[in-house]
Amino acid sequence: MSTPSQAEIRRRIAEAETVVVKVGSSSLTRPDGHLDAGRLNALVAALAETHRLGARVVLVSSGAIAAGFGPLGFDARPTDVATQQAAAAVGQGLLMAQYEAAFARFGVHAGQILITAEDTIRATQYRNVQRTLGRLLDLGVVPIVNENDSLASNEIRFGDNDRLSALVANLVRADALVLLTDVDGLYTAPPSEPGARRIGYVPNVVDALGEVKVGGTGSKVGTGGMVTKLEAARVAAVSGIPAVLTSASNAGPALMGDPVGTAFAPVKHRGSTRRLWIGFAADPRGTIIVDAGAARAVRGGRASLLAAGALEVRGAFSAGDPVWIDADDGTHLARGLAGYDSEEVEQMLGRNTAQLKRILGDEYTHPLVHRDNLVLV
Ligand SMILES: Nc1ncnc2c1ncn2[C@@H]1O[C@H](COP(=O)(O)OP(=O)(O)O)[C@@H](O)[C@H]1O
Ligand SMILES: N[C@@H](CCC(=O)OP(=O)(O)O)C(=O)O
Repeated sequence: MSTPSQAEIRRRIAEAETVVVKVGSSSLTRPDGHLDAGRLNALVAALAETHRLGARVVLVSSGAIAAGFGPLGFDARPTDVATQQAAAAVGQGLLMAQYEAAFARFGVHAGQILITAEDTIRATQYRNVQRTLGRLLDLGVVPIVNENDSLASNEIRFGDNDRLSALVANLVRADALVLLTDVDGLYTAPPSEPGARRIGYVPNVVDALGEVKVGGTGSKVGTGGMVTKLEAARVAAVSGIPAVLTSASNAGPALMGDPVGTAFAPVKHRGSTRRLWIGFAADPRGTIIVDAGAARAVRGGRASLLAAGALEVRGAFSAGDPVWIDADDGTHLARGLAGYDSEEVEQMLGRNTAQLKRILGDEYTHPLVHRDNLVLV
């Protein structure tokens, strides 16, 4: 794929028929844990204008925890998971109430979608989210997506909405991703460092990852900092989706294709959305180590992983969880969704289909990882 110019990328963003916009906690709330109505309303005005011009708009909004701790009487973002989950339960309602009121001024409905990684990794749930988002967009609604913080279990959660937004962009087959934060773009180093310069255009985010010095969050309410935003830009880029990263106050110009913030070019054409989800949505819970024959078959890209080629299982996982498929020298070959629980895989290792049928029964004759649920790394 030849490298497009920055002007071309900005034009694609301006002309996007479907756009996913992600906004961070620090752009919606004050440090004291209350919503900043002025900034929220300004963001909604920019989104409503894009909607008026005919685009399908999905908003991925953080801020549930940040908007919930102030009203609950805490003076800082709680650090323990249970209190964060409680704060999110309060804050998410407050956040949606503000969004609904703000969008109503433009005659637009907002619809809440709360996602957990656990739900959406399974094929049926994934399609369910995809269908609901599609229908909302068909109805002219602006879906407002967040992680279901109050219910998400700590081991398997997105944790930051940057990565979630890139996956949602993929899910709705967006034409552009806009990441809004509290800094006006990607800098060569954390902006507090002397000499840090804003980068206007990143033609290849994979190359840029090695050249930029990134730090964690600069605010008391944000989570991932620039690391997770670059990861989101990378996921978008490998999904064929151009992205722009800028401050929330630049939302309008960014959506219009003005040269604000940092634009990222896609590095690939669009691929299968569900496979990408398997590849990025959740961290693997365990590993299946395979022999050389199975490694060759998996690398070939069209084979399922059969028990006969599996040597060892590590970690504890359930059927449907993401797992690594590793060669016996430890190199990662693929990620996939396990067809069986780890204890079951243990019993199945090295056995061919006839043996599995005879020893364990018919229900153990399926692949450990089906090829539709497997993505090479
Ligand atoms: N190279 C960099 N360029 C720009 N910002 C950076 C960089 N490294 C670290 N940062 C920090 O990342 C912060 C944005 O991340 P975060 O606070 O998680 O925002 P949000 O709440 O919007 O997700 C910025 O305020 C900035 O301090
Ligand atoms: N889902 C969490 C936000 C997690 C998150 O990514 O926050 P941020 O770094 O501000 O985008 C919430 O709504 O509080």
